[in-house]
Amino acid sequence: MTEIILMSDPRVAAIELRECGEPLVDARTDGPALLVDDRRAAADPRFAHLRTGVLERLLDAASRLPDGVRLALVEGYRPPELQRRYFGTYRERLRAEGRYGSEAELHEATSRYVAPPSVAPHTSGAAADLTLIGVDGQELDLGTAVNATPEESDGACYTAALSITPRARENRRLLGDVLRAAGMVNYPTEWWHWSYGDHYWALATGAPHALYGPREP
Ligand SMILES: C[C@@H](N)C(=O)N[C@H](C)C(=O)O
Ligand SMILES: [Zn+2]
Repeated sequence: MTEIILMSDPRVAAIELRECGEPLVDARTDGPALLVDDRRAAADPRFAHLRTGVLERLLDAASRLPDGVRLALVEGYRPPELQRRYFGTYRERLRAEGRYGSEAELHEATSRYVAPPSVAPHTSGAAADLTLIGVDGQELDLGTAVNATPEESDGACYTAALSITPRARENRRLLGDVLRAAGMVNYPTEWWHWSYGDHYWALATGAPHALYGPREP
């Protein structure tokens, strides 16, 4: 099994950032429409914003899907303040459950599900949480709900989890094939989380630096 590098790994933070200045665009209105699922709309009105290079890659990935299957964006841009809140809330939930001993262990465990704010790809418009939609307009079976935690899914949210059905594994394989072909990188603890141009992407691909840094709303 290949090593899973967590977002809290010092190698992620050590990646140099050279902000390229590409704008954030709204996937609902800019360029050819990408299917957008609005379940995260209440969390922040800019949830469908992405860097142009990320939107282009998602449209490329969507074009590679077989007829009748569509790619849907669940969440793109997330303001830094919201990321800090998500990280702190989830860390305190784990702390209250008493699962982890030291602060370092708690920080690492938190980063399985929420990125530390200093390297968080959603805050730069580099990450997209995605799912697949079938001909009937319903989500395909991908093994867990989008945003299922490692604790509540007993690890089934990990992209390579073997505890899910063969059909769900096949759907994850399809999602991964089209996104990787378009140049996106997965966070292996979350089958739905893909990115391009961020610290994690640069480490995973060997790119010399990250392209996109955090954006304030
Ligand atoms: C909170 C979860 N949906 C998520 O976005 N996790 C990734 C790792 C992140 O915070 O970037
Ligand atoms: Zn994500």
